[in-house]
Parts: sequence; structure tokens; C-alpha cells
Amino acid sequence: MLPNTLFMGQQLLFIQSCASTNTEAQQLLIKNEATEGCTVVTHCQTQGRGQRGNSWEAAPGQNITLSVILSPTFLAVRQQFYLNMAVSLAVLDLLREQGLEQAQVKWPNDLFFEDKKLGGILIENTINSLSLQHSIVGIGLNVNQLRFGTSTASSLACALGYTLDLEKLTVRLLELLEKRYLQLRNGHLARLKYEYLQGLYRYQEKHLFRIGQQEVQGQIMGVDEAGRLAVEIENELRYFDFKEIAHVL
Ligand SMILES: Nc1ncnc2c1ncn2[C@@H]1O[C@H](COP(=O)(O)OP(=O)(O)OP(=O)(O)O)[C@@H](O)[C@H]1O
Ligand SMILES: O=C(O)CCCC[C@@H]1SC[C@@H]2NC(=O)N[C@@H]21
Repeated sequence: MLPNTLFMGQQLLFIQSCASTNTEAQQLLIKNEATEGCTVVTHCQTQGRGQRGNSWEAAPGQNITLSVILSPTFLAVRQQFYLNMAVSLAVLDLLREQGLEQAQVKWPNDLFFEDKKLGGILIENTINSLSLQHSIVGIGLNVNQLRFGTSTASSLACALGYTLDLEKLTVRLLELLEKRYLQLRNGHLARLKYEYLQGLYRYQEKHLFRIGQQEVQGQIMGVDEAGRLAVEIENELRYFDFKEIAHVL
């Protein structure tokens, strides 16, 4: 089954089992065998990689684990977080379309529903001096798996109470990803950022954050182009990189 798209997922490679679809996609890029939108899908990822060096858990045959190769050469290096926002929104669109209206994105790009993580995104960019050259967009979405090693993980099936058709869902994700990517390519950056913030977990709410060893109360006020989180703490607006701040859940 191919998605109804111009290019996203039109070159679709299904691999029964692999260490990581991001690594497989990297190999395709090196061998010059990929056109834009080329997608690597597997049912069994044995060494899935997450952000911050975490590993990604996915029981065989039950989840979406895929990587898409893109060439966002129209984005300046300093604008690269817009790609994260576009991809996060595509996965959020899918979750909401499936009935999880309250799903949100936990900064920078975790998919959250009722305080549990349903999915994650790992984007690996190759850059030249000024712009992005290639991006490998890895998406892991917990679909039919019911039990996880991490207490904070959940799946669509857990949330909805029924099993979903993995292939149909994958095809739909690629369609939604193309829509959001075209929005990005057509320069609708402000729109993307607005929608990302509207879908952001705990946006403009007072909550506890962990900064180093300390727990402080703060309020997310936005993100900057570099993807840093803007948090108001004691009447001061401070900016944080990925590893510098975490939500206290
Ligand atoms: N399929 C999965 N679904 C949800 N979480 C998963 C899955 N596989 C692995 N995890 C793990 O869940 C943990 C939580 O992920 P997360 O990216 O939020 O890490 P973290 O370092 O705890 O981040 P933070 O403290 O900023 O929220 C990580 O250890 C991640 O590796
Ligand atoms: O939230 C995270 O930490 C990101 C998880 C990303 C997991 C996906 S699964 C498909 C692709 N291949 C990988 O090794 N990682 C990404």
C-alpha cells in the first residue's frame, strides 16, 4: 500500500528486521540510493535509538518504527527546529485524527497523551556551512504494544482500547508528514510555530521543572528558532537547551 503523496514514502523500503531505521537510512544516503521522501520501515528494530543517547523500545510487529529521508536545503541551519516542529505536528495530527484529541507535544518532540509518552522523534541532520543538506527523520510510535519497560510509556491501543491497523496508520502518517513538510517548504513558518505552541504540553501553565539538581516553578512561554525552551522563572525569561531542563511529571 503506497501513501497518497507526491513524494513522501513513494520510495518505500520495508526491512523485516534491523538495528535502527535511522542507521539504514544513513546507509542509503551514503550509497546515494535515496530520493527525497524515501522511507525505511521495519517491524523489528533491535537497537532503536532515542534522544540524548536513550534507547528506543519497540516490541516486534506492534509499533511504527520508520525513518524518512528529506532534503530541507531551503532551511538555514539556525532554522532547523522548524523541521522538528513540522514533524511533531504531523504525528500530533495523526494522534488527534485517531481520536486522541487531547494529545500534545512535550518539548522538544515527544508525543504525549494523559501524561504518558506515545511516541518520539529523532532527527539527524547533515549540514553544510549555511543550510541543511539532508535530514533523517526517525519516528517511533507506540501503536499496539500494551506493556512497556518504562512506566511513562503508553500506546494508541492502550489509550483507545482497541488494536489498530499498522499499515494503514503508517501510510496515513506519511501523508500527514508530507502536508506538514510542504507547509514548511512553502515558508509558513509562523503558522507552524503557532500550531506547535498551541499543541505544546504545559504551555503557559505553572509547573515544576528540574534544572540540574534543583526543582523550580516556571511557565513555558515559547521556543526560539534554535529550539531552546523559553521559561519564565521568578519573573525572568530564561532559555534552555535540550539537556538543561526537564519537566517534573
Ligand atoms: N517506546 C517507548 N515509548 C516511550 N518511552 C520509551 C520508549 N522506549 C524507550 N523509552 C524511554 O523512556 C524514557 C523517557 O524518554 P525521554 O525521552 O522523555 O527521556 P528523559 O531523559 O527521561 O527525558 P525528560 O527527563 O526530559 O523527560 C527514556 O529513557 C526512553 O529511552
Ligand atoms: O523520543 C525519543 O527519544 C526518540 C525516539 C525515536 C525512535 C525512532 S524509531 C525509528 C527511528 N530509528 C531509531 O533508531 N530511532 C527512531
